[in-house]
Amino acid sequence: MEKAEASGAPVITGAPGTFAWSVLAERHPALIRQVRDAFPYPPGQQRALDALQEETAHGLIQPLPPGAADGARWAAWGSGHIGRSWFEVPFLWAESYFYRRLLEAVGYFGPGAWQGVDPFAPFKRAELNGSAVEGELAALDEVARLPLAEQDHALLGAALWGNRADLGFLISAGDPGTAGTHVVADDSALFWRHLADASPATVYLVADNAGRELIPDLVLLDHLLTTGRAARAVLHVKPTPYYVSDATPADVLDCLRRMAEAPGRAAETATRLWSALTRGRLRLTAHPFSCAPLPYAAMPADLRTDLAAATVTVVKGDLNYRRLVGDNLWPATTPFATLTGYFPSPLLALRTLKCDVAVGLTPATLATLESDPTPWRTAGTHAVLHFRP
Ligand SMILES: O=P(O)(O)OC[C@H]1O[C@](O)(CO)[C@@H](O)[C@@H]1O
Repeated sequence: MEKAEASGAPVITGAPGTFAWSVLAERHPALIRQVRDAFPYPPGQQRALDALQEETAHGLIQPLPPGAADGARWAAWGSGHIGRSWFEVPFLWAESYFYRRLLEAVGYFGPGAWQGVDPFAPFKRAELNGSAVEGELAALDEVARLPLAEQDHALLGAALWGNRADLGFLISAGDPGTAGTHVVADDSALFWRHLADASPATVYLVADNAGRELIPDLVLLDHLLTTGRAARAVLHVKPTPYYVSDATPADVLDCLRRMAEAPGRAAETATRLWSALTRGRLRLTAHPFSCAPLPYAAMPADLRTDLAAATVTVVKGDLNYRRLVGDNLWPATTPFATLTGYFPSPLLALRTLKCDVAVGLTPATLATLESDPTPWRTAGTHAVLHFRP
C-alpha cells in the first residue's frame, strides 16, 4: 500500500487481501446471489447470472452482447481490459462494468418483461420502509426547532453521514451503526460562507445512494431553498440502477412519497419539494455520464456546461469522490483542490471513506490515523467535507 501510494498509481483489482480485490472476490458474488434470490427470474436470466458469477471468479472478461445500445461505448472504455481476468484491470472500470453486465444478465435493457425492472429495488424498498428511516424522518421535527446555524450543521451532517448507508458497502462491511465516527477534514465553514456571499445561489447536488442517503440530501436542498440561500437547485441522479443502491429518478419519487406519508416536518418537506419540482425551482436530471467508468475530469461538454451554472456543486459519496480526484493511490496529503481544479464550478464533496483513495488530509491528521489500528480508509467510520472554491 505505502509503495503504491507514493506513486499515485491507479487502483487495480489484483492483489488478494487488498480492498479492491475483496470487492470483486467477495462482494460481487454475494450480490449476484442476493439478486438471483430476490426475483423469480426465468431460466434465461438465471443462466446469465450464473455465467456472470463463474466469469467474475474464474473466467476472462466478456464483451457486451452484439446489439447492446451502448455496446460501442463500453467496447471503447473496455479496450485493453476485455479478454483479461477480472483481477488485473483498473478497479473503477471493473466495478462499473460489473454493474453494466449485471443489468444485462437480468434483462434490464430488454426487450421483454424484465426491461426496466430494477434488480436492486427490493433492497432499496426494504430500507425505505425500515425503522431507521422512520426514526430519521421523525427527527426532522426536532431539527426544525433548532436555531438556523444548528439546523445548517445538523442537516449538512445528516447528508454527510447518510452516505454510510449504501447497500453495496453493507453487503461486505456490515452496518457500522453508531460506532465511533470521525470527520477528518472539514471545510463546511468555507462552504456556508461561499453560499452566503453568493446568495441567492443555484445549488447542484450530485446524489449517490437512494433511501437513507437521498432523504437527507432532499431535506438539505429543501432547507437551502426555504431559507433563501438557494434560489434554484438541481439534483443529478443515475439514469439506471448502479452500485446497488445508487439513486435513480424512480428512487427520488419513492423517497418523496415515503416522506409524504410520514407525519410532521417530513411530510411538509415533501410537499415543498414536490411543488419546487413542478415549478422548476428544483430540477431533476440523470446524465448518462453518471454511469460511465470514467473520472469527472473526462466529463462531456454538455455536462460541463450544465455544472458550470452552479454556484456550488455538492458531490456525494465514495464512488463520486473516486471519480472526482481520480481512482489513484494518491499520497493522502495531496490537496483536494489540486486534483479537482478542472471541475467547472465550486465544489463541496461529502464522503464517508469506503475505499483506499484518500486525499486532502493534513500531515498531523494522517499521522494520527496511521497510528490507529482502525481500517480508517475502508470502515465507513471516517468522513471528509472538502470545499474547493
Ligand atoms: O455509495 P458510495 O459511497 O459511492 O460507495 C460505493 C461503494 O463503492 C466503493 O467505492 C467501492 O466498492 C466502496 O468503497 C463503496 O462501498
